[in-house]
Amino acid sequence: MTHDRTDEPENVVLREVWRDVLRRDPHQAFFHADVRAMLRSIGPVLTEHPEYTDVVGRLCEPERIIAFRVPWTDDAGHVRVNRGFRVQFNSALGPYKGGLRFAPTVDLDVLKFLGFEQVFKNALTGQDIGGGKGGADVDPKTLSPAELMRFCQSFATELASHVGAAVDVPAGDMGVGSREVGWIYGQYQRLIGYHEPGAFTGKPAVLGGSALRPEATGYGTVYFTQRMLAEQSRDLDGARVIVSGSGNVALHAMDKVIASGGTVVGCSDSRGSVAEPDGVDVDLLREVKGQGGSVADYAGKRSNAQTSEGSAFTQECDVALPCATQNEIGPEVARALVGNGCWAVAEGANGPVTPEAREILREGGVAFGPGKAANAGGVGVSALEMQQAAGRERWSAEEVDERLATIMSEAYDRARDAAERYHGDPTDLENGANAAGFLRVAEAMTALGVV
Ligand SMILES: NC(=O)C1=CN([C@@H]2O[C@H](COP(=O)(O)OP(=O)(O)OC[C@H]3O[C@@H](n4cnc5c(N)ncnc54)[C@H](O)[C@@H]3O)[C@@H](O)[C@H]2O)C=CC1
Ligand SMILES: O=C(O)CCC(=O)C(=O)O
Repeated sequence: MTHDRTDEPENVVLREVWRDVLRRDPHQAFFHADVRAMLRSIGPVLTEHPEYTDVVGRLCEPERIIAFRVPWTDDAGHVRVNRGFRVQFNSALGPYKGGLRFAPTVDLDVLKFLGFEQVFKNALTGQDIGGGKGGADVDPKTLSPAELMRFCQSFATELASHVGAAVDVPAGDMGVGSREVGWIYGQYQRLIGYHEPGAFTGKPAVLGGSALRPEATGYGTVYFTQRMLAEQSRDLDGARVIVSGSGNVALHAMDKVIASGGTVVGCSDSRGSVAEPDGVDVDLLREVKGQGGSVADYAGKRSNAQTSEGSAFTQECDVALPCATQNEIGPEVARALVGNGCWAVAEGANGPVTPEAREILREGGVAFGPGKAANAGGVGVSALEMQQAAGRERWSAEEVDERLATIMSEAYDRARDAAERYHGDPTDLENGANAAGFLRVAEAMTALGVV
């Protein structure tokens, strides 16, 4: 994406920050788009709080970027090498916190974008956690379980000296589930020589993983969506919902949609999408995906499911929950959603709706839940896992679910209140989430002095 001069912030300081960001890393389009959206949202906040102006430049520069070689041996005995990263973006509110992504598309641009999102998302949860993100440019789907364990161990060997319960607490993200977190944690524990369960979250339950952490992002996205729909005097009961992706976030969002009376009429994976107006059988989809199959393999077992290579979001729906990856909804798909009468879009994934598409949804009157608020349930429950580790406690699924619902409701309130206060429109949750997240981080950074 290129940016012309008309795209520059009016505020002189913000304009200088923006130019610095473009100059320092001219090729980081994902990061640029996210910074630009944040700078657009915080102009009115700085009018009320000029004392926070000087934190903006520091906020856009990660505190630390760690890049490292990940050597490992494949099953045929060949030595392979990947690149690993941890972007420790901001620790003003607490230890860096954020997931690890294993995907071929991982690079510094993607991780800086995700780390920047994480800083404000984590602030919106109301918990005392900073923001970071990491990962490696590996496609875990092409590795055998034995290869993936060796990969995780090699990755953890380098990561180990940079993380810890009070320093940086990674979790899973795309391509990294509780199994991989367990392997990374296992190698970490071996290296440090003692138990420190608070150093990673999203661990398997037997290692101290919180109840409901796997479900939390998907469930939380649905709780957030319910608040958005309530503003329109609507709810999920009877609603037709498309959920893209069929991984951790998507499958749990589907479960919660169905439990709320909605019908999941479409899903997808990286290989294609499925339309099924009678309703996706999520248990069957989970089983097929668990065996390494695709959504097309799932559709082959159903009588009324149509497959396509295009987007899942071009058929009729009331609610769209993009839960796969960044940039899955561009202008064309956004126009299809508006044209099909969609009421609301909430981002279960990070950055699935492009800036141009967000504008089209806004003009089309479609309610929009930005990822940094709508998918904050995962990291919210990760912070609960940190609390459980620190107190050597185990909370029940019911207790965690109640706290998750509160976290999502409070994140919604923070975004809505800031939207109303700084942008004069309580439904402008994108600007509201950015403004509310910024305020909390800026207050902490100011209190810490220039560090
Ligand atoms: N796991 C978590 O707790 C959290 C995840 N997220 C975000 O949610 C999204 C999904 O993450 P997970 O479910 O954990 O990952 P996952 O690896 O479990 O699943 C990702 C799914 O997306 C599909 N996919 C990938 N590229 C696609 C494309 N271009 N079109 C359609 N489908 C595609 C994959 O086939 C897979 O089904 C990511 O953006 C992640 O950053 C956000 C907050 C927390
Ligand atoms: O649970 C966490 O620490 C991080 C979750 C995550 O990666 C995200 O919110 O995007």
